[in-house]
Amino acid sequence: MPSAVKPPQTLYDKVFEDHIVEEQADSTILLYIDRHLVHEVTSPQAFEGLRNAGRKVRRPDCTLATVDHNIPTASRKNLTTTEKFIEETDSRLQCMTLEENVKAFDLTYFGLDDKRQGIVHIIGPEQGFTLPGTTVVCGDSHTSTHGAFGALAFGIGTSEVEHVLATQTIITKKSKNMKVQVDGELGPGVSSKDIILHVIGIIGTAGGTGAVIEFCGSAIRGLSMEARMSICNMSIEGGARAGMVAPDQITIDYLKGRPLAPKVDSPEWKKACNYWLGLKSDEGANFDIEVNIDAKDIAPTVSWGTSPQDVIPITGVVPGPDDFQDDVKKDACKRALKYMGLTAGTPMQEIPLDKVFIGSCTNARIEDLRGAARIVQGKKVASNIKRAMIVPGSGLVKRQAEAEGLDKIFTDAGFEWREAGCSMCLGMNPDILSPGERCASTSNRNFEGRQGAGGRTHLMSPVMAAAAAIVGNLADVRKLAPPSADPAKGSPKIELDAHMEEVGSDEDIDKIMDLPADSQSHTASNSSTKGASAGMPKFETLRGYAAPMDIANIDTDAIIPKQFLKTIKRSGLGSALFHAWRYQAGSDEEDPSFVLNQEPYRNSKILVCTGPNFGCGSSREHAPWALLDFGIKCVIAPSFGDIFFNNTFKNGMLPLRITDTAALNRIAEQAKAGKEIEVDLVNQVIRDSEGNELSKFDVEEFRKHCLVNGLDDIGLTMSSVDKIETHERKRTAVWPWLDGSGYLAKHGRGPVKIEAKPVPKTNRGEEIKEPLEW
Ligand SMILES: CC(C)[C@H](C(=O)O)[C@@H](O)C(=O)O
Ligand code: SF4
Repeated sequence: MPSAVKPPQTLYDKVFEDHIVEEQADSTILLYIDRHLVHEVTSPQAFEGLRNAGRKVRRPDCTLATVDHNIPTASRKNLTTTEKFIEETDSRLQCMTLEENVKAFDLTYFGLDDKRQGIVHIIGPEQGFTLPGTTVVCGDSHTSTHGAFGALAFGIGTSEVEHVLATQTIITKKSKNMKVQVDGELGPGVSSKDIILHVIGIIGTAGGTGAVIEFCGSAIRGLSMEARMSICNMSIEGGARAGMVAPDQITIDYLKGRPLAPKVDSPEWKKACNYWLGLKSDEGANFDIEVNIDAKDIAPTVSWGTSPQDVIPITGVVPGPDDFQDDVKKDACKRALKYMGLTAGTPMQEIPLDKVFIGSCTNARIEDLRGAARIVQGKKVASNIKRAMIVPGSGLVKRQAEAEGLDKIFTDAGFEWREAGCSMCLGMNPDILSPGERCASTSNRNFEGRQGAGGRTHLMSPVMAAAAAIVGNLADVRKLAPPSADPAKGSPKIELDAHMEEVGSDEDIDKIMDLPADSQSHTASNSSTKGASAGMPKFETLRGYAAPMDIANIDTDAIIPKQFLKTIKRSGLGSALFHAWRYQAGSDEEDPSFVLNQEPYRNSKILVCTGPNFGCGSSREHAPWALLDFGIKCVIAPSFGDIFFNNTFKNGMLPLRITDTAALNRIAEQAKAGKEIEVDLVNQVIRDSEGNELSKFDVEEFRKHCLVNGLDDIGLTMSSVDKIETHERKRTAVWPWLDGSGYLAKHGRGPVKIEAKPVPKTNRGEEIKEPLEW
């Protein structure tokens, strides 16, 4: 019996719907997570939480861990143990803590001695761990990378890492649908990195806030998977929760033969391909925001300032404050020029460089290295360049490049050929810029101090960075080399039927939902009781001094710089809060001009920021931990980075979006006058010290309920464990390739399978063709 006709859906709508475990009346969703990537920086506190609560990892078979941020990229020829190899104490402790945790919780781990080790966002796709139509999370903002496969992939904070480890779910809300359509042919020397830098230049770093971006159009369809990953990787820099590209033949060809993808000849493969190809947005699906870009308008692009939106074609000149309309942007420009040591009007190609970094989860894949090698072949790095580094994204990328002789091309030209890791993308390891040094970088963030305190970053594509290394200045790659074909284009096609037929009745779904609870379960049983909650301090009313700040786009690197992320604890970070702004450069002496060093703001409980996009950038939960440790429990701003916004709630804090400029200014005036204000969450109102209303505010019902009652999410989710089990049984029936048999086989435990009746219908009521023999 055919069911009611559904309105057209987007790719995001479909993937989201297929992962709903439970929906509350206020639209809060418990979403199932298929794939969880773990690294050393954002996991120690999560494992500690599990241990303290006596919980286990629910799906070790769907969890994959590696070390990437902290590790040195020096030669591993003499590697014996992590303990002996990593010299820096805190980095060593963090990596060793992960090694202990993966052993204790029995997780698959690619350590330093494993050729598959690399940056999380490179190894997931490389292994076929990342699959189309899945939900993928990691305690890392660039998890958006995996959206290139048509996965819903997003960064989470450490509390959410713990939540996923314990429950394999996340509590979330549906985001808006945004479409960025790029049509036409890319010009010579223009690559996917230029596309995404150009897009962020147009939409701004808050342009995608609250939305999931689908990248589409002929220019995107023509890109290889690796190029699509570079684009989705930086959707977080455009403020989006995630970026996605609909799976197509290029996706399928990329996945063939990957160790953890379904085997190409298996019955699961064709079934999976049909499901994947059916995920593309339906004709007429509704997008809340649409941006259209003509590929011919995109030039080789570089950043000039300290935000990824500060971009310009390489043929341009450094902009000045007069080029911007509003005061916030004029101020941001002045501040950026000062930090970057640049003068408005200087031609970009006349800016000399000190260092060149080709690496990071944006651009350290084999095609990136091939592209850069084409430019440097037979040439030499300019004499003014103190250091030029190539850091492959994984051990496998490194081997592949060596097999193709790329390492030789780079070293002959004067580049260093390093081991895989995050390296100088954020400088948590020894690869950093010295104060004042200027770097051409293929990474994704040019925030103040990102690659080292006082360091100056210019973002660009691998071929542009290669050109810059040869010229010694920011350079236009088109002057150095003729355009050449995309190295990944032209893969053979296979015939697949993308058609999804709707057959069967609603009872079929009911049958699945009614499967006996004693169906053989593969999950690690959790020892804690249902509904057990560690609890959080309650938040009802908060009264205190509010520190005023009027800077736009305060990123989490500024809230807490990388050197303080090497902790395995949540506490004691208050002294590191806003470190680069709070202390004089290179010393422990306070800068008296910084607001938190002034009375009465040393005792602030609230922060009022009149600039937009507070907490953008990295997923580090260390940012709310540092604020909390300082004493700040509430941040008021016109808009927030999504992950930071989430992370604050998980720590019993209240971020308040006040979009009414007049109201925000009223609050800021009280803050500037050094008067206390009162935030009354129960009645959703902000008052001055006399009790007069300054503004009302909105807050999601579920979040308010948790804060006012001091409830922690994991405890709440544990009480829905039966619904999670039901979803897992259905998942095995409908998407059998998602149970991570590959990993357990590695552990010598054989494949993971849940007994479930063969009723292969998605949450959307759709049957996937090519049913299996069960
Ligand atoms: C350390 C980690 C939390 C962080 C992120 O979330 O992005 C890092 O990868 C970064 O790029 O800043
Ligand atoms: S952005 Fe840089 S630091 Fe963050 S995961 Fe990617 S490579 Fe690592």
